[in-house]
Amino acid sequence: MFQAARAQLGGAIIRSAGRAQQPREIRTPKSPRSLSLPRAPMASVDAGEGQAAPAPRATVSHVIFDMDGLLLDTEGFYTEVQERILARYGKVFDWSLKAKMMGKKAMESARIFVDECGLAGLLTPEQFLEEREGMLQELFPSCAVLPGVVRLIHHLHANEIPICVATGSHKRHFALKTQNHQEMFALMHHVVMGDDPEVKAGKPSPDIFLAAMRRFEGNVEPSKCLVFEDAPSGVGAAKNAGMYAVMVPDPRLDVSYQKEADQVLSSLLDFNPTEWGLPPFKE
Ligand SMILES: O=P(O)(O)OC[C@H](O)CO
Ligand SMILES: [Mg+2]
Repeated sequence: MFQAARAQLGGAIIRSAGRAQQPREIRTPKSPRSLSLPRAPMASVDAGEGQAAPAPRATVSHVIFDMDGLLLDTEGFYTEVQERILARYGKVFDWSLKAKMMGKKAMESARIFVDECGLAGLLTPEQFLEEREGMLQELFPSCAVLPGVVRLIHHLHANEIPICVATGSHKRHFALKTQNHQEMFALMHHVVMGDDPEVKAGKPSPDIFLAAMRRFEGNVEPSKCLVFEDAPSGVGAAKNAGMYAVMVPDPRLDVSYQKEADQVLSSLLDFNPTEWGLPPFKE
């Protein structure tokens, strides 16, 4: 099963290749398309007891999580189902197509599937969505939480860092995916989904992350928001919103898709909150 294959591959491929672990230069977030904002704060050196600590990459105050493929191991389900559908047309689903589809709203990714696979005239985007629906509905409730997620969410919540979810997934799928993880999602200040009226266009449009930011209490600026994403379109959306993006990509995704991310990790287990001016883990 695809999910098992991902678990086996884990972060080991990226680690052994040493590509995702290379230090990256931090970039000041771009100004969001719809807002004019001050530049992100410069990194500062925190000297305590005469000892200089490494300067954080940036100091953020709010955290936004993607869901599919970042918090929950659901991307394998989409891949498995799409592989099955495409096999009927004698074609193979590959990771360059996956990279284009992941993170998007359902209809947007359905259109990409039909166009990129040359299925126009054979399958409409609507038929594709209908066909995959039954299979996905059966698979979603069994999804697992990805490594490092529970520790990070509990840590941020315990330290009163406002956290939320911004997922391209729509309400019905969100309910199926989260039905066995309600305790964890209850720690989120709010959740913004792909079928929210404020989300006019899916990722890489900044709509969803700007809507997520506006729903926090107070006047939060994009440069104070850290986004966790697995998808190239999601990282693009975060950068288009003027936010910082930590990418946790599937190891099968080509490294060229990591270019826009401010930091790339093999797993959330490798995340160090102090690099982003957030409270350190206790253990
Ligand atoms: O990765 P998410 O949470 O934005 O979800 C997007 C789609 O539902 C799956 O790619
Ligand atoms: Mg995702």
